[in-house]
Amino acid sequence: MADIAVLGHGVVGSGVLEVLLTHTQSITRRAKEEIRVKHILDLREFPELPYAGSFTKDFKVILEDPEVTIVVECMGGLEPAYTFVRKCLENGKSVVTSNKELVAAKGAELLALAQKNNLNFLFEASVGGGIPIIRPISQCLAANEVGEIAGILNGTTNFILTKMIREHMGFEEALKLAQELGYAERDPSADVEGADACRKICILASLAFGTHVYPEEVHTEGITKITLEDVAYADAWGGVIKLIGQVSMLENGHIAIMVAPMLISRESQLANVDDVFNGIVVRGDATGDVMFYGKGAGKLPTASAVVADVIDCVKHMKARKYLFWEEARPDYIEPFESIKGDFFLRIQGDCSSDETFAKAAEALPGAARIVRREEAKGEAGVTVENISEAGIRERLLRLEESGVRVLDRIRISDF
Ligand SMILES: NC(=O)C1=CN([C@@H]2O[C@H](COP(=O)(O)OP(=O)(O)OC[C@H]3O[C@@H](n4cnc5c(N)ncnc54)[C@H](OP(=O)(O)O)[C@@H]3O)[C@@H](O)[C@H]2O)C=CC1
Ligand SMILES: N[C@@H](CC=O)C(=O)O
Repeated sequence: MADIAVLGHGVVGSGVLEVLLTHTQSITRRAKEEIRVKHILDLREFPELPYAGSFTKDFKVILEDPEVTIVVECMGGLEPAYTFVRKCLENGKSVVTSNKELVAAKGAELLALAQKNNLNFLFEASVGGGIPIIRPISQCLAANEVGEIAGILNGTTNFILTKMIREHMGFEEALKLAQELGYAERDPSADVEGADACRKICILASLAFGTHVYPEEVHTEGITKITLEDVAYADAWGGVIKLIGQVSMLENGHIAIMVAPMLISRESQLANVDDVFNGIVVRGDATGDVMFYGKGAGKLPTASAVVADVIDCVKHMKARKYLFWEEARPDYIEPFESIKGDFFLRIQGDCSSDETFAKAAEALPGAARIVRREEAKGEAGVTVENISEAGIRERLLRLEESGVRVLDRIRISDF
């Protein structure tokens, strides 16, 4: 019998209990041992539940119970999750977590602590909800040099964008629905402003390239400024707008990493990833592109990944699973200003659309026009290729001096 404890009985924590209770036989067979949830920590009480007697409000009960060998952290946030997880690892208990904020902020430290104490610290659910991605990168693709990763990493924003585009639903209404469905973070600004996707691309970058990447160092934009006009231009260009987290290893040994809404060509595998689904493309030198797709948020998909980690922990009670990366190092992240890319611009002048475009073509050599039927007066959609962030900023200042306003600027993904 393996005794475990669950910290947090919210969307994910209650899903973990549901999966363990509804799949008991098959899980026991796979873990080669019965898994019993001995304690559940939560601030609330749940008298109506059949396992109501397992709840506690005192973390010490769990920490000081020698029978509990695995602790599942599903509370979210940095504190007290970090303190509790550290204490568990210091006291001989392996930890499974779905908390990407914790892994992105403290992953290197907690992995080192787990290694020192010959314990496991697993976090499959922290990226992509129910999609297997941590294990595939660290194990199945281990023979590759991974060069790039790009993905739709946030279910809430993908759900919102899909609802806005397909059903013309307003932003606030779509967000409310995502919250009701249990997709959004407790503070949903982490979803819509890109912080959640940033934490996830940091975890993938740390895992794939072996060095911790802190979210604060990563250029991050959310979807709050995306308008239906941008969506219409993306459609005329031949694609869709998605919130993308991407990282690539450069020849100088730095990584180029960012989170931003991007235009994705309809030809791309990522273009058809809609709703709460996530899609992640990993570019390996031996495999080429490998695509991972599935539900990126929600109770049962996420619980599925958490419980799989618990089973792995039970099976490797006396052996560590190999997951590790080094602490961050200076000058590892390429300055955002020098990262080159292609851009879509929506611009407007106090003149005809043709004249507006002519001014853009002068300020931005190589600019191409997106032809769209219902263009507003004086407005034009333009694409520009292979220019650095610093370069485009400078040229757009010049364009604005000629009386043309830049309404929107969105990157174009090459995935
Ligand atoms: N929801 C999803 O689809 C996914 C979530 N995740 C991650 O999983 C984690 C949990 O998410 P989710 O289940 O949605 O969050 P919820 O807010 O639904 O659940 C968190 C639970 O933990 C409890 N809790 C918080 N702090 C404490 C504390 N100090 N002591 C005891 N209990 C506490 C909360 O109680 P109370 O409500 O009373 O405050 C709540 O019941 C987060 O890190 C999230 O980012 C990862 C993948 C997908
Ligand atoms: N809020 C997150 C939950 C899963 O990680 C999301 O919407 O993707």
